[in-house]
Amino acid sequence: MSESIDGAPRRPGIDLPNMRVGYGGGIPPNVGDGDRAAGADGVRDNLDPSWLRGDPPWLDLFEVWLHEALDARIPEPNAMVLGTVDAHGLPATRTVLCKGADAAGIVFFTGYDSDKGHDLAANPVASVTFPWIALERQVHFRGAVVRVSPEETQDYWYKRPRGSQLSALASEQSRPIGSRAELEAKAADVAARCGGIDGDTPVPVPPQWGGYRLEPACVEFWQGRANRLHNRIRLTMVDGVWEVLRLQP
Ligand SMILES: Cc1cc2nc3c(=O)[nH]c(=O)nc-3n(C[C@H](O)[C@H](O)[C@H](O)COP(=O)(O)O)c2cc1C
Ligand SMILES: Cc1ncc(COP(=O)(O)O)c(C=O)c1O
Repeated sequence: MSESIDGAPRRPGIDLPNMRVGYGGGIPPNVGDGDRAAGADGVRDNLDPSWLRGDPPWLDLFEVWLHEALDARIPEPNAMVLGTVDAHGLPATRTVLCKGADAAGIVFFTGYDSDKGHDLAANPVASVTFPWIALERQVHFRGAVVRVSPEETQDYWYKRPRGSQLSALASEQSRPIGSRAELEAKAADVAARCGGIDGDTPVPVPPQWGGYRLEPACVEFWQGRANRLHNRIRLTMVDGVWEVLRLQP
């Protein structure tokens, strides 16, 4: 057997065409809100528009599913895949952490001068997907994206660990650098100028770092069911009113 680049034995190819898991067995028994999940027809895991309540009608169910992702100890339950479109119409995706979710929208923090920052300057719209596959669920949001206020950025910045603050200050996100050693030297230099990695001088908010809020115009809850006959409930803002539709899988 030949060896791969790191010396580990090469393993046989993965049979991607036949790689699949079936859904509809229900979410793990340690997870869930029995009352909510009972639904109109008494089926515990049959997502239904009656699960939507409150204002906006997507918020309560989103929070319930986020809590359940947390309870299920899935890794990074607030991770979401962010899709943006560049000035030439080319889409890009990457993962970011959701740091706020309320009636106003979905908040994340990043470099304003990064690739995604440039995309959002050219096309201030985005999608985010929470891929809670272990729970047989995903939630999508789409809408306009705005920068949060400098005060909101500052509030969040001072909740971050100092090491993460220093790295963000040192990193010109998405720009090339020659080597890992150069990156570490840059980070060490920034740390020294800010009173050291273990210092107690506050690290200033980098001018090119801050939050964005996606203002949902379309929200979709997806729940996996047997034989790919999944449940999809989509909410779309139409003339100031949330329209709710069930979509075919
Ligand atoms: C789980 C996870 C969470 C991440 N969270 C963030 C985040 O909240 N903000 C951020 O700027 N980058 C985050 N990243 C890094 C981004 O995925 C991405 O590499 C970086 O933001 C540069 O993206 P861009 O070049 O498309 O702008 C995260 C990566 C992973 C895997
Ligand atoms: C570069 C970068 N920025 C920001 C974040 C968001 O997380 P936090 O603000 O909790 O560090 C992450 C998380 O992985 C990240 O990799």
